[in-house]
Amino acid sequence: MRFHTRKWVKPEDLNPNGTLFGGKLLAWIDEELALYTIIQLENTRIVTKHMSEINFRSSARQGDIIEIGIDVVKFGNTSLTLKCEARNMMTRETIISIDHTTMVSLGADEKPKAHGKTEIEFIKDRL
Ligand SMILES: CCCCCCCCCCCCCCCC(=O)SCCNC(=O)CCNC(=O)[C@H](O)C(C)(C)COP(=O)(O)OP(=O)(O)OC[C@H]1O[C@@H](n2cnc3c(N)ncnc32)[C@H](O)[C@@H]1OP(=O)(O)O
Repeated sequence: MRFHTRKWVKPEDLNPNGTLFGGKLLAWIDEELALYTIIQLENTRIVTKHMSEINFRSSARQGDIIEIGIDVVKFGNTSLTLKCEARNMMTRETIISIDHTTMVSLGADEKPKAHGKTEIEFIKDRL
């Protein structure tokens, strides 16, 4: 799994227990998955369709640095299914894992649109 993004846990990201608010982490992950999909499918009209079980395995505290990793599970016709994990960068302890998130590529009519992609592409190979 390639870990693309780092986030720093700040006071505004905490819940009343003083640990990272789960909704904040999910928002970071959703944005990362959407950006990854936008780049892979070369389409800015992307929505999150479905997330599988979300497993909060450990928590994070103020000052921790979180890394978010993404892997492709499957290229569909209009969709891209991704696996992701967030972990503590220093300890490598997994904080959350989501086995399947399905992102859907839309056309101008807001309906699913075939993306024509079948494998991961690297930007350097497109240039
Ligand atoms: C270069 C940089 C530029 C940057 C510049 C812009 C930057 C910007 C960044 C931020 C980016 C924000 C983006 C955030 C992401 C949201 O916050 S999105 C908001 C939350 N999500 C939504 O509102 C989606 C609401 N749902 C819908 O509109 C409709 O359900 C949809 C998505 C259009 C799909 O409609 P549908 O009738 O279910 O369509 P259908 O053809 O049956 O299925 C479409 C695909 O989904 C799959 N699917 C359907 N149901 C399921 C299911 N339950 N489970 C799994 N897969 C399913 C189907 O298998 C199909 O896949 P393929 O076989 O074609 O591959």
